[in-house]
Amino acid sequence: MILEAKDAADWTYRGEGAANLILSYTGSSPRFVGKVLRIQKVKRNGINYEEVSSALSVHECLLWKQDCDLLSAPTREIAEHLYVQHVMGPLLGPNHVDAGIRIFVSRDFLESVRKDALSWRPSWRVDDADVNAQCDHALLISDHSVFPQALRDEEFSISVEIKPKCGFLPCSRYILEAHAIKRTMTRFKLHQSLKLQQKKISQLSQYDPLDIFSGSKERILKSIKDLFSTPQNNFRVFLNGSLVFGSLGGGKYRTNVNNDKAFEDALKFVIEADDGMRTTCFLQLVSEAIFRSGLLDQLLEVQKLDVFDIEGAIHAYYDVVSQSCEICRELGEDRLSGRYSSLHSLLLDGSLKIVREYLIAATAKDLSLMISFRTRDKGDPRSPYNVIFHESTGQSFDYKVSFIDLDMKPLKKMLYYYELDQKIVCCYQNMMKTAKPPEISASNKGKTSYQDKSIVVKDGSPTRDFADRKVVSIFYLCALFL
Ligand SMILES: O=P(O)(O)O[C@@H]1[C@@H](OP(=O)(O)O)[C@H](OP(=O)(O)O)[C@H](O)[C@H](OP(=O)(O)O)[C@H]1OP(=O)(O)O
Ligand SMILES: Nc1ncnc2c1ncn2[C@@H]1O[C@H](COP(=O)(O)OP(=O)(O)OP(=O)(O)O)[C@@H](O)[C@H]1O
Ligand SMILES: [Zn+2]
Repeated sequence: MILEAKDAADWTYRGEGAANLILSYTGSSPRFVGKVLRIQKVKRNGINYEEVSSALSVHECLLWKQDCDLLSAPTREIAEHLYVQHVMGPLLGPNHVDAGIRIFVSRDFLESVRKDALSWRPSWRVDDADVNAQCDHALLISDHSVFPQALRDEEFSISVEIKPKCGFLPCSRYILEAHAIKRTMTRFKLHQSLKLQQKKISQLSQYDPLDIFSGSKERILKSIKDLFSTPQNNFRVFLNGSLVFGSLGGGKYRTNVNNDKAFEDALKFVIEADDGMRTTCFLQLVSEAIFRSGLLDQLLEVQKLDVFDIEGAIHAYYDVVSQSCEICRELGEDRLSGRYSSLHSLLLDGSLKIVREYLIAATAKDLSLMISFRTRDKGDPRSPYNVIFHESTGQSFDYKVSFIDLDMKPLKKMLYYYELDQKIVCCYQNMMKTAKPPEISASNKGKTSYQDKSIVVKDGSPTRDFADRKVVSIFYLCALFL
């Protein structure tokens, strides 16, 4: 079985990330109904960390040797496919992970879908990468935004896609004092400054990953509301597989698809509430499902395999690839007696474990969840899914949760991770240096808060809340001027 040019008309653009383009099936072949096709892209600037069609590197083989199946894979793509099944599946729960199946695609098929997708793709994604027409296969995966078997003829399913990013603050002793901000502010929030400076986003996100991972009902609901206000590439909603909120392909700006009235109208098909109340009810439903499923607790455990932070793991990386440590050299540290000597004196297996777990955690920090809901009627048969009762509307819903985008991160990317980390902290700190704190009026001196009660001051120094706000206002100003 191979998909040919004549099949291309049945596949339409669904979305994309940095590395893959997703097509959904619009034809009638039972083999493909309810499926999406994930096809590889290739960077235009030539920086593709995975050398297409080559096998794992010697050092990657060392890294993944305990997952024997991966080593037997003749190509990198097959190893990556096995990684999803055999490494990420057991960690996140096989019921929530679908590695898909590999199918062959002809070059003409890829050329044809490439052309058709062009008008749908965000232009910055087009500039960044193109469909890899050299690749002879693609992944056929269940479309997680819909349910495989309909309960009724006219069935509506609504699904939400959330990219939660890293949900904990690192506490590795290898984090330099100069980077202490990493211990108090999430990577996501810090990264927002750099993204704004690089014009990758038009405003700062209100979302804080610590809320969604908190395990508290109230904070989870807050995080969903924040994602709804500033969705970026972290929040999308699909009605029967079609986007009704957020942007396809990770757009930079809130697009007109995010018309709140249009969204409220789209929800009519699933949420039985008065006009103006449906969005609120839907956001409650999503946060309730996240709270109940407990899946974010499991995800957090996997993310926390990153114990040493990139500032520690990078030293283990140099030992894995048997190169002298550039970082120790730059920092003027002696490899065997300096600050990082405990890492550099590990046996190879110890270094491999650190890097291996760092990369698994990197996958877990970048994946997305898709939560799909459909309404249940009283007469519907017993559900094979979890059922949730929504109190405000009195409706019952089937819901299912899947993880998507569980790609293996290439070993070579460790250097990039280190550089990006430095850049993020540096950008944030530069912004803070140029920001002027608001003046405290004489009458307020010595008191415990500024006039704005929400900005708390302890021991005369502004707390994190204040720092956040300062950066938010500076960036809003910058964004306005740019
Ligand atoms: O480094 P990050 O946190 O910016 O994550 C990258 C993502 O950026 P974002 O979530 O927008 O911040 C980035 O997403 P976008 O392209 O920004 O949508 C990719 O997911 C990238 O992974 P890969 O290169 O495709 O394997 C991601 O790279 P990894 O760090 O997961 O390797
Ligand atoms: N199995 C699926 N079912 C439904 N929609 C999907 C599925 N897989 C991907 N998508 C949609 O396609 C988009 C891009 O897919 P994916 O995240 O796999 O791309 P990627 O290039 O690997 O992403 P990243 O930028 O994180 O590397 C997703 O954001 C999602 O909207
Ligand atoms: Zn070192």
